[in-house]
Amino acid sequence: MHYLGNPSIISLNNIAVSFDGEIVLKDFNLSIRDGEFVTLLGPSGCGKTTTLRIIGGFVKPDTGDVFFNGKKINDLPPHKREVNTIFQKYALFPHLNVYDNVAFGMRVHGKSESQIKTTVKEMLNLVNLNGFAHRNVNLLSGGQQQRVAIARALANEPKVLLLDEPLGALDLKLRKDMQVELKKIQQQTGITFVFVTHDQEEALSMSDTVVVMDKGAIQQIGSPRDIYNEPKNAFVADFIGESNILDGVMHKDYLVEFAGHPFKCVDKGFQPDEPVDVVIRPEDIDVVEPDTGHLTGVVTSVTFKGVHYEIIVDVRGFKWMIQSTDFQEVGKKIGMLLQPDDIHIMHKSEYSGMFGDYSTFSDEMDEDSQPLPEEGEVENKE
Ligand SMILES: Nc1ncnc2c1ncn2[C@@H]1O[C@H](COP(=O)(O)OP(=O)(O)OP(=O)(O)O)[C@@H](O)[C@H]1O
Repeated sequence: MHYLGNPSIISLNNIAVSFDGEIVLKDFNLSIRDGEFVTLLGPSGCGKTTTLRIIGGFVKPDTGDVFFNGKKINDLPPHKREVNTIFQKYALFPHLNVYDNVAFGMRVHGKSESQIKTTVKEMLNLVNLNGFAHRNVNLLSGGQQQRVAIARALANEPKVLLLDEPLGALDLKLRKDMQVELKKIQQQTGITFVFVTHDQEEALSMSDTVVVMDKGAIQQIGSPRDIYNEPKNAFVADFIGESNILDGVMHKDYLVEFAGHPFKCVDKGFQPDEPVDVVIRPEDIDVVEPDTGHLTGVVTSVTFKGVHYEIIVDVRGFKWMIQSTDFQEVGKKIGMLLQPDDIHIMHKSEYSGMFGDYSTFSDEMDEDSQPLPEEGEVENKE
């Protein structure tokens, strides 16, 4: 966490942008530290590229300010910003070889040929393309072309690198390799990376900080771990990883009711009997013998996913998803056990109830529902 004590290099303060009367960004506040790897993550059209273009100086916000190292740069043209962009399409110069592509920016800036030679060598080394200097870029693979684009951008010594879905055109295996390499390059150079993707796995595996966006607004900013473990609302919970999202009622601190049962949880600070969204990750549910856990249901489907099975369990009409390394037969009755710290409680938001049929169990409690216990009575089984 090298960047944590560093000052902010970019701040976007109260940014709003509309195109043709349509709001694209609103109430947008983001502070990025020098040396941080920040990822803007969200569905198509949520405003990620527009945010990059504001930082790069290609879009002028309707309201709000952009700061670079504490200085307001609203009116600074793109070429005067110490920022470089890498796009999904590498945009290399097809008539130039690898060396001349990487050297291009330095030549424009009037660097000496000996200086250029040293830097090109250094950059090709950094992106693992030693020995490729004199190759024609058209003869390189997609992954190699993207490495050249990265080397070319870094050769200009930007303070900040903006990466707009740079791995989007690569196949899955190459994409995974490049994720590791890009992260390594960022750590070696210490350059601030602002990375755009709609792939949540990519965001979680590469970033120091993830900014989850939807409909032009930031839904949550946090470390990958925080975003995954403590999603702020149902949108984030649904967008990041798989989730079971249920309606619940937070009766008091550390006591929530959902699926017709009271559960101990680790959350507090809600209003008494506040309606909440309850999020439970599929991998956090323990499978136990029927009628020995908190809930019992029937397995309706099992899908092999490589490292685990994805198991759908019907509990009185609600389809739970469980991820487990143990196979279960379709039609079998199984029990489910939930630990207090695997139950994540969040305030209701505009996203509540939008993802699937997560109807309240409390409304349809049946004979095996437990009554709400007295103080100290709730015990999530260990
Ligand atoms: N120059 C423009 N003129 C008009 N509308 C625009 C312009 N640029 C972006 N938009 C609109 O703004 C919205 C946000 O676009 P943006 O490219 O920032 O989203 P995104 O999150 O990067 O999406 P994607 O992942 O598909 O690239 C979209 O509805 C897009 O059509």
